[in-house]
Parts: sequence; structure tokens; C-alpha cells
Amino acid sequence: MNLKKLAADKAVELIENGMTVGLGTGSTAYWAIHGIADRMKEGLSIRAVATSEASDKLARELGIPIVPFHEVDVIDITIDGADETDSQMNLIKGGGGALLREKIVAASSRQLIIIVDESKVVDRLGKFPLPVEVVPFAVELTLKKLAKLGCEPKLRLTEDGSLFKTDNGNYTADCSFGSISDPAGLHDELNAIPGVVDNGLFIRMASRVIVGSEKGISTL
Ligand SMILES: O=C[C@H](O)[C@H](O)[C@H](O)COP(=O)(O)O
Repeated sequence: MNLKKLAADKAVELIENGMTVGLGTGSTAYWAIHGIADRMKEGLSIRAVATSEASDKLARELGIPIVPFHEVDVIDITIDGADETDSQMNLIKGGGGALLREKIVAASSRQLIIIVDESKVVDRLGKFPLPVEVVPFAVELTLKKLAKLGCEPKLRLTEDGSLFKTDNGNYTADCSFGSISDPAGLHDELNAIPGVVDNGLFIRMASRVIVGSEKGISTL
């Protein structure tokens, strides 16, 4: 069973005619974008904004109208994936390199619907290395500051071994904290470091988490 598609299809049912929809990024959001395109073929009329160049491209290929952000005040609903969620719906995101645009879109969304397969639900966040978007300038100094918070930051590389660059031209430091006891506190500590643009902790942002499992759908 495709658990990502299962969760995505359920989330897409929440979209109503006339809505402005935020399109997430990653292999689960991929299915939501396809699901939206399928519903549009059946008559659904929406407009969308995208959280990455990749999702923007996919949506346009599928005929979903993408509007520029200056035409948008509020996004009615955003459907996005996550790398981890705890039972409080605090999230780690950014495994796909899109955390900053995702957080900007999420912060302007009336509803943030997170879609995951059951492997992403954890008791405590932190097994997945926390992505932190950092500016290239003096990145070595920023990494030292990150390490002082108790992790081993590793700059993300592409398959060919070069430094991965986000859609915003920044680097991503993947920070293994192991287990995060105070996600909200860590979020603020990370973002207080000059050189950090934002981090992948999404605290109290999700309205609902839809989980696809072998037993079916459940909701947090
Ligand atoms: O930067 C990427 C996003 O936060 C993704 O939503 C997240 O990494 C989950 O991706 P996937 O659905 O591919 O596991």
C-alpha cells in the first residue's frame, strides 16, 4: 500500500472550491499535488502557491494555476509532509531542503495539514537530523555555534559531493541532536544564532496531522 498517497488523498478532500492552496514539498506532498490536479480535472477550481521550485514546476506541469505571493493575503489551506511529528504535532521538516519557504507559507495559512506515513510518528523529536538553513558567509563559525547547542552539524551535500544549496541560495546544516527534550526552546536558541536563517522545528503550527498506516488513516 502507498501510505504517503493514502494520507495525501485524505488531505486533498479538505480542499474546497475557490480556495488558495499552499503546496508542500517532498515525496508525500508530491502525491497531494497530483491529487489536487486530479480533483481539478473533475471541476475543482483553486489557485495555489508553492513552497519550492520543484513543487512549483510539478504543479505547473499538471495544470495547477500558481499565483505570485504578492497577489495573496491569506492561504486557506496548506498540505505538506514532515520528517517527524510528535503527538503534540510539533514537527521536524526540511529533509527536502525547503524548510524556509515551507515555514513562511505555513505561517500565512489558515490551516496547515501535515501528511505522513506511520514511520514519521515519534515519541520524541530528534532522531531525524534537524535541518538548519544557514547563510554561506562564515558558515564555519555558524557551525561551531550550532555544535555548542549539543549536536554534530553536517553541511548537506548533493549526490555529486558539492554543497547543497536551497532555493534561497543558502546551505543546510543537518544537526543530529539525538533526542530533543524542549523543541520550542531549541527552536528559539537556534534562530538566535546570527547566520541561521531558520530551522526545521515547526512548533504548534500544524492544524492536523493525517497519518497513513497499513491499518488505514488516522489523525492527530
Ligand atoms: O524540505 C522538505 C519538507 O519539509 C518535506 O515535507 C519533508 O522533508 C518530508 O519529505 P517526504 O515527504 O519526502 O518524506
